[in-house]
Amino acid sequence: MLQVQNISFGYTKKTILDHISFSVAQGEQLSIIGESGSGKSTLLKLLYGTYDLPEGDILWKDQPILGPKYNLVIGYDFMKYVAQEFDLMPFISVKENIGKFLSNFFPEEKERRTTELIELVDLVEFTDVKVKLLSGGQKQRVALARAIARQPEIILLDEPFSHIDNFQKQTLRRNLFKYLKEKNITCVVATHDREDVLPYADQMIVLNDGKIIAYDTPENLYKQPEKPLIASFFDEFNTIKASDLNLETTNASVFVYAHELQFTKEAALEVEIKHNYFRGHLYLIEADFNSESIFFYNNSPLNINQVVNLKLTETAKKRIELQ
Ligand SMILES: Nc1ncnc2c1ncn2[C@@H]1O[C@H](COP(=O)(O)OP(=O)(O)OP(=O)(O)O)[C@@H](O)[C@H]1O
Repeated sequence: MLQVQNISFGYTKKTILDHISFSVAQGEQLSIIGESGSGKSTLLKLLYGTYDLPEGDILWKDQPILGPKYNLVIGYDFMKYVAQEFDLMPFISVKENIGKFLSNFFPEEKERRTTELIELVDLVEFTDVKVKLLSGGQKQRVALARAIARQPEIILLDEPFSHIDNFQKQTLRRNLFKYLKEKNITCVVATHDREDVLPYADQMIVLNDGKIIAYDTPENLYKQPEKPLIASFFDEFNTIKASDLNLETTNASVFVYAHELQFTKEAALEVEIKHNYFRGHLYLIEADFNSESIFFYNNSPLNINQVVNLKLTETAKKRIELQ
């Protein structure tokens, strides 16, 4: 288990991380989300032992993770870290980069393992290409494959698919996360992408102003986002007064995802259509409600300035009244 106990850190006098604690069990995946600059990468670097900790402890199975003051070489054999800048060897091939840290004593095993990893990240046609000739997304794939080559006990991933196009991202993400689960590799992922989190993370933490403002399963946080920052990570959302929705809740206002509003003929939220945004399978509609924007989805565009009534779906009502 990874245990992070009350750690604080700043590059200068300014605190970047302020008394952070969490734990990740063996084989579990934890996602770290938060606005740009909230300290996600810094936290991953601390987990890796890149810096000395002025306060708090990080332990992997009772072994303290220590910084450069205590370690000549940063990092540990049981842990791999894929940073936003991947540190590859440009003048050797994809295959050589991935196999670099695999033992030469077992050439057949090395060959089998390298081939398996190249297939996992879908780079078969680039096997013998020098890394300097690859695109950013292809380099990111090599970095991911290299990180899991020697099967670490724990892997730290910083925006692991940021350079990979949508077309290939879904498959790679599924393959990689499935692989980590099968091999019981603990994984900590810093990300801006909800698709990395919702289907795969066992737990997630939300960083804001150096502190953890939420720590729970993605499902619980999705259903009960207590802050706009959390709701906005998951989807387009609205903040609406509970009284405007006739809701039985003690909260003065509630977060309603755009897909949770539907048309009604009854007197309800009366809104005036302002914009239609094509979103593929649906249109996101921006309307005006009491001089504020409100967002909902519809399967066709609506006439500008048309007035319609909206209400909550029954599922949304239940979700919100449980809060
Ligand atoms: N080496 C450094 N020296 C000084 N300040 C730094 C250093 N690295 C990061 N910072 C500062 O620390 C804060 C947190 O940065 P960090 O990169 O951890 O954020 P992040 O949440 O990962 O951001 P992003 O989502 O944009 O990658 C920022 O204010 C950043 O400017």
